[in-house]
Amino acid sequence: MGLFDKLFGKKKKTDSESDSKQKEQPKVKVAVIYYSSTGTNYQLAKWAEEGAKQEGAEVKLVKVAELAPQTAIDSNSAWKAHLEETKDVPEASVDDLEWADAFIFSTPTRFGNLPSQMKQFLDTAGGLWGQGKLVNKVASGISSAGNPRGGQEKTVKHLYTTMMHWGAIIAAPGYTSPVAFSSGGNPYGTSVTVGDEGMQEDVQEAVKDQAKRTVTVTSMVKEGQEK
Ligand SMILES: Cc1cc2nc3c(=O)[nH]c(=O)nc-3n(C[C@H](O)[C@H](O)[C@H](O)COP(=O)(O)O)c2cc1C
Repeated sequence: MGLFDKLFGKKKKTDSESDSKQKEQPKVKVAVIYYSSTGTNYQLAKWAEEGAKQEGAEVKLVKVAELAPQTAIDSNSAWKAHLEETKDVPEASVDDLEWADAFIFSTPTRFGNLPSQMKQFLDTAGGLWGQGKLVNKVASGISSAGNPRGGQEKTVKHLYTTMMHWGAIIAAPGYTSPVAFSSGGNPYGTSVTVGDEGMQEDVQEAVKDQAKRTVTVTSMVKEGQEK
């Protein structure tokens, strides 16, 4: 028996169990919303998209608008190349927030905090917030940073502060899956350290697992609201 089973005495759902549960109700709609300068969070967001789809969700992958001056972008060839590579990814709008039942955010750390690009996007939600349209949406966060303890968890918690103001329901991974004990897994939201060689750990499974849990929690919330 593994550590997870000893602690919690329960098993993860099999794929067929997940599939049959999902078929009983309308698809959960997930907006995977990311910001990325050099590609890490784009990759994390794509894994989240994959995980949510595997759990039966309808998914939109969108990036928040770049706000940095062109001179800053031009001074970093990786940044410039990444923006060119992802120019066809649709930009996130408040309509995506209204459409989705759940949000999965993926964002780098900037001085232990959210990048201004992500914060600016969140700040466009004031109108929806005022109409109560963000209440009971489900939210989950993923992050990256350049150093192993460079503020990844803090960044996720900054994101969750905004979610609390929205009245959103935070689907943090907790220790709800054995994946939480593996690379990138943590109770707040999957995180990774990224260096010159790219990601320092393989966090793909942790991201997918978090995305699946987000869909599962959202199904429960939707089911509860229909009663
Ligand atoms: C202005 C700025 C601030 C940053 N602050 C931090 C930080 O506080 N801690 C850290 O470990 N890395 C920091 N980094 C590194 C980024 O978090 C890292 O490049 C990012 O996670 C890569 O994600 P991306 O490839 O999706 O852009 C900073 C980078 C920049 C440009």
